[in-house]
Order: sequence, then structure tokens, then C-alpha cells
Amino acid sequence: MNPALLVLEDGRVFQGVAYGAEGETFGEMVFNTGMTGYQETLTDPSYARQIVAMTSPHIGNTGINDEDPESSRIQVAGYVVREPARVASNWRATGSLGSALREQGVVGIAVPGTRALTRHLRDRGAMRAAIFSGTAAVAPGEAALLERVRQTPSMEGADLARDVSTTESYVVPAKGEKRYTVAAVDLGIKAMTPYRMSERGCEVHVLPATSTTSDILAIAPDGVFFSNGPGDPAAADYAVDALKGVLDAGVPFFGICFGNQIFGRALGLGTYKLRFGHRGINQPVQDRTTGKVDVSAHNHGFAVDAPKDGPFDTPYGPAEVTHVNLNDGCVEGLRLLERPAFSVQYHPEAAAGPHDASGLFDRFCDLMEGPR
Ligand SMILES: NC(=O)CC[C@H](N)C(=O)O
Repeated sequence: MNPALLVLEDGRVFQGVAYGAEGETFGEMVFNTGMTGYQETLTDPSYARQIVAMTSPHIGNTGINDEDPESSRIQVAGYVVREPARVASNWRATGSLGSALREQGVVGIAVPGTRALTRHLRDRGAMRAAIFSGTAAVAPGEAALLERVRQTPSMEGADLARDVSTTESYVVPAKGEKRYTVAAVDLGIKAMTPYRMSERGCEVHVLPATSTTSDILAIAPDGVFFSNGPGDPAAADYAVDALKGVLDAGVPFFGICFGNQIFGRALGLGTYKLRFGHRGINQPVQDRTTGKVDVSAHNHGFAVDAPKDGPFDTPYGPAEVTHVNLNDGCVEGLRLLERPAFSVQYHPEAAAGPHDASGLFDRFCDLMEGPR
């Protein structure tokens, strides 16, 4: 087992052993608290340019399979685990996680101190980092490695959605009878999202991130969807502009995660970076319109800054915060009160995660049914 180093931009260094591909990789250091679902995490395009540490101490037990990927490849910039499983055992497994990381050139590290790392990030916030393993970890000394980490760009201001988006549009057919046509703008879309819509009779036209309002409306959609995605929502003006045109046209709208942040910006709200974000599958979110609490899947480092004490004015009429996170009070959902448009900051597609919030896809279908 070859030595490896995890170097954080504030100078903290964790020593470990190489896991996956050997070499070096740079990204924003974040942690995920999910006890299950590592394959969905690894393949979620929202993790582009992030090094993800798993707080669950044993990773890889169920190997990898052909059914769970959220995209065609592993998307994280690097991977930190406490103890990689030595044996992959599951009836669906087609391979081991270690070999998948190696084959796809994803540099990882196993460190004994993932708990210390998580506490450090919780206190100091997500920060730039790098993993150096094999020969990359040996020669230069920690000071030189740290200097290289400090030269990398930060997540703030990063426009990454267009890098991970599809370049060509494609159609996910409706399962059973087709009821609605949905234009889904791919800002880093997870495979489960169009699937959840197709299960409900939606024919989903997945469009590139930089699609304009007229590209979107050209398919005559019953509803428009903006997906999750990586990077800073403040850097995606092109998506905000496209969505403004959709809202002007009054077409029903649903957004998830990055899509919620873009919706917030289209309403004139700002976004800001959370200290360490929410990444896991057990975050409590309250629907303020019903009082009901969902346990939900999350992956976000930014949040929308919106007034929570009642409806507020927007260019599209009054809006309100519909959902809040019960851990830290941050905004988890928005809606317009006089137009058919809403969004959530978390993941009702539940991949991985609890299915409490899956009814939000039905709410989107109800909005599309409305004008008929
Ligand atoms: N999953 C997402 O869509 C993440 C949105 C955004 N990149 C954030 O970190 O907040």
C-alpha cells in the first residue's frame, strides 16, 4: 500500500494510504454523512471538482453495480474514506469500488482520521484541498504541496454546470401512456430525475445547460425543469436568463437543488456559501405549508437568501419560502404564489436516500395538469 497525503489549504495534513488511482488531484474538500449510497454520490455530477470524504467508516462493502450510477462516470475530483472494504459482496455487484476508481483515474486516499477531518471542516468550513499519492506524495515536501493547493481556484465563482451538461439534447420516453412533455435543463442532472418523471407519464426532453428560453419553449413543454448541478449558482447567469423567460411565459416550473438556486436568482434573490454545506441522506426539512417534516437527501454547499417571515415581492408576483432545514434553518424550498412555479434545495429523486419527498414530482405533474 503506497503512502498518500491529504493536504488542506489551511495547512492541516492527513497521512494515509493510496486508494483507487495514484497521482494527484485538487478540489474543494467536503464530507458526506450517508451511511449508504456511495455509488450515487460518486456519480452525481454536482460533485464535480470536489474531493468527497465519507463519514461512514467502511466504504465499498457492496461493490459497484450497473443500476445505481447517476451518470456515465465517477464525477468526484477525489475520494476520502476511512477503511476501504476488502471484499465486495452484494447480489447486484459487478465489480469492486477500488477497481472502478482505478479504472476511471480517480485518486483517493484512506485515512484513519475521517472523524477528525469532518470536525475540522465543520469548524473551519469547506476548503480547497488535494490528495497526493504514490510518487506525487514523496518528493516535494508538505510546504511545496500546500503552496500548490493554495494556487487552485475556489468553488466560489466557479461556473461548472456547462462542463458536466449534455452537449446534445436527448429524450427519456414516458413509461406507459404519455401525459406530459417536460423540458429538463441539464445543469448536471442525475439519471434518477428524468426516470422519476417518466414513471409519472412524462416524456422528458433533456436539454444542454446553456439552452435559451426559445430553445426550451421550442419543444412546446407542458412543464420546465431545472436540475441539480455543480459550482456556484452566482456564476450561472445564462441559466437565470433562460429561466426568467420561462417564468414570463407562465409555463409550469419545477427546480431541484441548483435549479432551486437559479429559481431564487430569477426571483431577484441572492445566494451565499454555507460553511460546510449539507451532504447526506438524513436531513430534516419542514414543509411550512403543511407542517410535515421529510427526512431527505441533500448535496449542496450554497443556499438561497430569502425572507422567511412571510411572502415577499418578486417580478413575478408574491413568492414564499415553502421549506426550511430544521438543522440550520436554511431555505430549502420556494414557490410563486400566483404562478405555477416551485423548487426545492434537496433531492426528492432520493438517489441515494429516503423517499419521503417523492410526492414533489406529483406536485409538478399537478401543476402541468392545471392549465388543461
Ligand atoms: N446538488 C446541487 O445541485 C448542488 C448545487 C450547488 N452546486 C451547491 O453546492 O449548492
